[in-house]
Amino acid sequence: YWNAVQSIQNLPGYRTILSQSTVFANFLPGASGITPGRNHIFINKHNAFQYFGWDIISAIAVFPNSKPDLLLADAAAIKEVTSSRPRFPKPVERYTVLSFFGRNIVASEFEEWKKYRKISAPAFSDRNNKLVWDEAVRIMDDLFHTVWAGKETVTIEHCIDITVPIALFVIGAAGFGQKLSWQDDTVVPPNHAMTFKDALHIVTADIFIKLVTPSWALGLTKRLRTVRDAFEELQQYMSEMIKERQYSESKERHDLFSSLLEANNQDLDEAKLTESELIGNIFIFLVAGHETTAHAMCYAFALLALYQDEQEALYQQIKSLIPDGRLPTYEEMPLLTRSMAVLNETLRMFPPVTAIPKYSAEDTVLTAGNINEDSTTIPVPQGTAITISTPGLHYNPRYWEDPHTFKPSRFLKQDWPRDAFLPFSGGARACLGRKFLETEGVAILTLLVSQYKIEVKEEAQFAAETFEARKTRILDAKAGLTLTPVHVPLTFTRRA
Ligand code: HEM
Repeated sequence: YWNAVQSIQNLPGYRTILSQSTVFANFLPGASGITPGRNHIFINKHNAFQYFGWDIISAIAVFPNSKPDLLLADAAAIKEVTSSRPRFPKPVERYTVLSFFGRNIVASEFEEWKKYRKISAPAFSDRNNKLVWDEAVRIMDDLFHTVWAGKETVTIEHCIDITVPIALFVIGAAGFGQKLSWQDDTVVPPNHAMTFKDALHIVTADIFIKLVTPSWALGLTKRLRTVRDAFEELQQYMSEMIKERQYSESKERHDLFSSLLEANNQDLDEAKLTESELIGNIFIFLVAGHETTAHAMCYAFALLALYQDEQEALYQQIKSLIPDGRLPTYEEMPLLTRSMAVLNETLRMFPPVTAIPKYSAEDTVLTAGNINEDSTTIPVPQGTAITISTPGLHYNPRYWEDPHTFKPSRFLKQDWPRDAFLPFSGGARACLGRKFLETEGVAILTLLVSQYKIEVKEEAQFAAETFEARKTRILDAKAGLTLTPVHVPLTFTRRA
């Protein structure tokens, strides 16, 4: 322990008995000297950095080992880490559980990762983005005209009850090339026990169960068997899609799956992906992109419900650009600057991925600053764990004025601090789905706000609550696979 403390020259930070890297610690609330506590990175945001005096702080524990972990909220240090991939690689051993469908881009590093990135990147093309837009618009319009048809007001008990299916339908169409709809489709194809939609839904909703349950235990209860069956079904569907697409080359498809297969077929060098790798990668797009998107959109709706003036400003821009109420086109997306600003401000305040792990592959140094504009150079021994704290960076007052306030207009300025905004990570390993999400998010927000006014559901027991109390209640977040909204009851009222 003392060696660990000395190895980083006693850089201030958490000194605890239990490391946050243990599963157990993630169930405990923070207790000084015991453990930083579950979700501490989001709960503390920049406060811990302020308290310990630097925008890089350390966490050293006694159990299970004393390896130092450096937490980063310094934009320059983070840029150095994300742009020097060989010096600061990803600790992929933490992601092996995500490889059950096959090796993939998220759970790999070095040459293997390069191979997957090369084949995957072209799938996230402009043509795919256009498909994302068209499908997101279709799904929202369909929601208004079928599920919400004839209703002036719709109340949803928890906002993710609509953002989860919306995100699922978009990835179903633009990711897998399978159009899904709000209607129940009950036709199960031959050789299958459930529809593609149900398999996709169960797999995304219950992935956590699959990750923590050993395979022998998956037969023990009905619920576990359903989860096991859904994973098997999805794998079989994906396998069939590969075969089907091999024989339908003439069709112009721009979903991610088709493009991945096409890139793989065209890649002339020997490093083609096997079927298992293809399925592993397309599945990881689903894991990386589904919950992150559903939760981000839920926070966006919640923030607009709380900040009515911001919602009105957004509505006015949409109305001025698309006055006749027709559906906006993909080509109009760059004009919808307020929708984009609301999305960015949501991702700044509620980054779905709160911790991005790296480690130091060599003995090196990092420089940390602080609010007084002092700086200190920290030794970083080989093997040191590094955690980029997106909330630490996004709430750092060195980069963001009034960081706790929802102010989308900060993203309307030309010179907003790009290096201090990292919801999608950065450098060579940055999120491949960023444009996918931006396109989908702008389409969803624009459609919804153009036709409905979003408000917090009025409830008698909260009639006397202050704005601050309401904000705390509605924006409450817990740790999950990604940052998770706890309970967001909303009302949607049709605009005249
Ligand atoms: C709000 C939405 C999203 C957020 C906040 C987000 C965030 C991130 C972050 C932080 C990483 C880096 C993870 C790490 O280094 O451990 C990442 C990687 C990735 N994301 Fe996203 N993502 C989002 C949506 C999507 C979508 C919609 C897709 C695909 C459809 C996607 C596909 C990927 C892929 C393939 C990677 C791995 C890139 C690599 O390792 O080379 N993401 N994302």
